[in-house]
Amino acid sequence: MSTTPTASGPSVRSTVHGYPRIGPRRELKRAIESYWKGATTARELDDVAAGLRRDAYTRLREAGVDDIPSNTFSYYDHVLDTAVMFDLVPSRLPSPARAEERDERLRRYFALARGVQGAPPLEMTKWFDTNYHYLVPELSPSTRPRLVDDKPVAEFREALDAGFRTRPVLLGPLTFLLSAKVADDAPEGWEPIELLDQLLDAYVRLLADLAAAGATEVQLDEPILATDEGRAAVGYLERSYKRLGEAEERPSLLVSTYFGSIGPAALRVLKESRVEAVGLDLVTDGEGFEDLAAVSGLGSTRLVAGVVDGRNVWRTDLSSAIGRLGTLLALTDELSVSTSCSLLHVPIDLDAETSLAPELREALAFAVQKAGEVALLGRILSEGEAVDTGASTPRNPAFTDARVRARLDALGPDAYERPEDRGGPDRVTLATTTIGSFPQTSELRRSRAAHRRGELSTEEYHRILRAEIDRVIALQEDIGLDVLVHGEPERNDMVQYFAERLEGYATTENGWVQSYGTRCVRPPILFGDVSRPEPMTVEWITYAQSRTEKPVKGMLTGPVTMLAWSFVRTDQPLAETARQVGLALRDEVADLERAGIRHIQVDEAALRELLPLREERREEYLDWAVASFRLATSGVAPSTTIHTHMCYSEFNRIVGGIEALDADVTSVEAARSRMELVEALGRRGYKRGIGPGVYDIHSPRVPSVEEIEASLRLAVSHVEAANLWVNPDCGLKTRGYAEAEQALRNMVEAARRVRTDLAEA
Ligand SMILES: CN1c2c(nc(N)[nH]c2=O)NC[C@@H]1CNc1ccc(C(=O)N[C@@H](CCC(=O)N[C@@H](CCC(=O)N[C@@H](CCC(=O)O)C(=O)O)C(=O)O)C(=O)O)cc1
Ligand SMILES: N[C@@H](CCS)C(=O)O
Ligand SMILES: [Zn+2]
Repeated sequence: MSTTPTASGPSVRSTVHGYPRIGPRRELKRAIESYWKGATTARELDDVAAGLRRDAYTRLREAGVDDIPSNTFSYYDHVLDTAVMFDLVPSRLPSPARAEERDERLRRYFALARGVQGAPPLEMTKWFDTNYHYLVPELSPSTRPRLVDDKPVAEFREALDAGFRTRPVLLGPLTFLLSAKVADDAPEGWEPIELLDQLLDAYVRLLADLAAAGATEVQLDEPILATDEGRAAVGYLERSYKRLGEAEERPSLLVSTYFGSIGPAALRVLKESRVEAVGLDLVTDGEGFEDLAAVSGLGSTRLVAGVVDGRNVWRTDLSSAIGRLGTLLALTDELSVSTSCSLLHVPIDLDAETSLAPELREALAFAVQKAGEVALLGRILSEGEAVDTGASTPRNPAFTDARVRARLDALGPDAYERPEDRGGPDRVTLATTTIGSFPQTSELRRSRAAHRRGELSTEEYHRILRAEIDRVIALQEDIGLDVLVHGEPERNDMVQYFAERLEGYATTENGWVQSYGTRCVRPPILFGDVSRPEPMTVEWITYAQSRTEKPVKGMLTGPVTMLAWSFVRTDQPLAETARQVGLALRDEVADLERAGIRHIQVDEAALRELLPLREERREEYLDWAVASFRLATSGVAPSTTIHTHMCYSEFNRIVGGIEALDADVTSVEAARSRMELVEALGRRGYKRGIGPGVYDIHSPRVPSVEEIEASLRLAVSHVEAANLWVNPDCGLKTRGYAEAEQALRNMVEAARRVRTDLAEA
């Protein structure tokens, strides 16, 4: 079908909300890590960063995008940048803005993200329901917002000098304050939102500086409006944009919302405020159109319509997008075509992939291609450019597998149930274990890369992996841990490794996406029905078990996490796809059990992350999340111990979901949240095992025996010691051996002390 809108169409512009920072070959990661090692100077790092920014603007212009954003670059995280810019840093670490020298400023900036001896970094947590992590500002009445840094202005000027009049992007005041935490020195009941008026003063100053530098439009990101919390803060929203709208010297304002619809109340406030443009996510939950209809359109406020999915990798169905944009033209006088959110969450360029199957490749678009899509849509609508939308409509590759579907259809309710009373092996009080991965050394990563390039034979690579397993087993025996792991040396990533071995999944060579700081992942693409052609982990786990008399825990990644950290097909409900992954994992669990493995851990690290942002959708989510986990794990004998693991705190919202998983042992992050979940489970009379993480693996700091002992004593005050497991709060893959070993020795000693005291009591 060919669509040719009228040649004298309305003026429709194109834009994107943001662009990846890491560079097409992770240049930023390499430059920062080299700077951290002292191998390069601050000047050299700044030069790499400036080059990456310029390349990003150039790519967007070449793609045909009309309005190009700036200040979407960051050395670590944009929330941290915002806190630094407004001087909102905790007193335990010096403010970067107050340093004279560039090198010292950078050193202080990275210290906030990574900590220094004696001063822990800011806490890190998930950015809404994505796999990106931000650094959580710590606010109190003693933190006073003031504009002390000019990053957005400097980057605007830098772009202008290179020939790009960009639209600086700022994190909005509401999202910033509602994403912060209350610092320890704040009085009881105080909330960060109390800083709103002072913060708005600082924003007003920043807007004036940007206007003076020549910025004609500024974007303020308010994704918090897609959450219940943000929707409830509509009074603060009104106050914020009244104040910013009334600022005397300011560019035009675009308030951008994403990760879901914002509801008619917030939309009405924005429409009635003086902001010139509003960005809406018209992809994620489909309710954006209803919101627009409920407020009778935006009138003279420009609508920045997020119709190109900014966080998945499927090509946009242009024909349908044109239809939807046509409807929108009736609801607003001015329209821009955009992505649903920043392109931070997708890989940069599909052209960097050389081995994707052609029929899959045809259905994909990464950041560069998505920029091309918004530009094309803008031209079609405003200039009447003709396009063969038939050729650009993604064809569903239709990778269906009748066998998978038949197997799922044949399952009865007993496939999801384990007996209530299952005994299990003799339990050790305060049994010690780890979460799975041991340090991924650079030798290991180099060997894997050499093997991938064909420079190291499979035989030799496997010999290296077995040697690593020998080392990890011997170390754990020496430390005295009770349930051992093989250390996951064969895995590039806990999701990608499995995706490489499952039918229905494709993986990329260069499809890197930032996860936190310099750490990146290559989310695989789940495009078709999923099945497991052959065992994926049995060889490694049974090898490890053959090297010790102690039990070795088999290690798998659960269905929800496999989905959360992949780009997933959209032609069927997530629930159905999760069941397929659950069934494939069930086969692996059965093979591990058959091979004599008595402890099997199915990680659901992302169970909390995929929790819908709005309460009304959570029950349905937890139903399918729990069902897919239970499908994976319920086929085992009563005596086999099923473990699961979840990282990151704030589990109180899903405590019911944790119970429903019905795992024998659940390990969770708890070190930073002072055992709150353990307390909650204790109150509910939770009967299964719980392993609250007793120290934070995200920091290189080695916890003392006394510190861990104190956490354990707190935990035993809430739940029965026989149900308590002792473990770190996540895998050790990002740590070095020296610190990992010492921390585990301290952990085992702390458990021994508490166990002895309990036995004597
Ligand atoms: C638990 N976490 C995870 C999340 N998401 C995932 N998909 N996986 C996770 O584990 N989300 C929440 C958290 C986030 N945490 C992390 C932690 C650590 C990383 C990380 O370390 N990423 C690595 C890349 C990992 C990887 O894919 N490694 C590959 C390729 C390694 C590589 O770069 N090789 C080089 C050559 C090697 C050399 O010469 O040294 C190359 O190919 O050029 C592998 O090991 O084979 C990172 O470096 O960023 C991410 C998220
Ligand atoms: N088993 C994985 C879980 C990380 S969330 C690991 O230990 O790295
Ligand atoms: Zn974890």
